[in-house]
Amino acid sequence: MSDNRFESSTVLAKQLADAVSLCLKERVEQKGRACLAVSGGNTPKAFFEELGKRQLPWSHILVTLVDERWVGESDPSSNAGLVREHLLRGPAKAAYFLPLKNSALTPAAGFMACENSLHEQISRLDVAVFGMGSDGHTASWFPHSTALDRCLDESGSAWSCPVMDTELAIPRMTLTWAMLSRCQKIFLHFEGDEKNSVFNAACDPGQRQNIAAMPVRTLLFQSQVPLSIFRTS
Ligand SMILES: O=C1O[C@H](COP(=O)(O)O)[C@@H](O)[C@H](O)[C@H]1O
Repeated sequence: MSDNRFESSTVLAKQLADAVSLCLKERVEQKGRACLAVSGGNTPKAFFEELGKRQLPWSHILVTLVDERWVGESDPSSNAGLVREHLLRGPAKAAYFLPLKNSALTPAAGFMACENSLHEQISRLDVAVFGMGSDGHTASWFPHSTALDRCLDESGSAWSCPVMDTELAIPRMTLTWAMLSRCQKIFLHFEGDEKNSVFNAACDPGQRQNIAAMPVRTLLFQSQVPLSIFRTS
């Protein structure tokens, strides 16, 4: 795991955009196309704006989401809406975007359609950028969620999982570790003192088995996929 710390959000966003651009460019050169999965929330906006400006072979790049709230794209909490507004502009407008939400009423009802579109359009992800919540969640893998076993079952065949815990204000769809563990490269991106403390707690080797308390440990204590942390200092 490489740990990269930057003095400001602006520098962090630029450096992460450089690192992700390099991976995407290499993958397009090697295999003719690349697949990128990105997270939502507040943190990635500046990174999206940086990445979207880069001159990459966008028409050969598929962009999808690590997770999504089950709301329409015009809802302010929609990750698809966020990506369209902040990433898929300028040169990046030429990318192909695959949202996770479909027209079904709930994530459970939309699961098969979501699963089919992922399997039809992606053979393997190349790059995934994760965020982290201050409760130690990443993607929509929440502490003690009833969906956690399915989300983290590495040998499962499902690439997506509905997350409908009653505590959640809005039900969600998330990619699973079965899909994300086959990625070429993963980044974990977060900012601020509070999240630095959460990260330190998550890294405690004595707690490495306690994934249910902080699901972000799935990324930190694995060896299948190279992981780079990008954060403020
Ligand atoms: O719920 C979510 O939160 C995390 C972190 O979001 P932030 O606003 O604290 O940056 C994000 O990674 C995830 O995709 C999103 O659905």
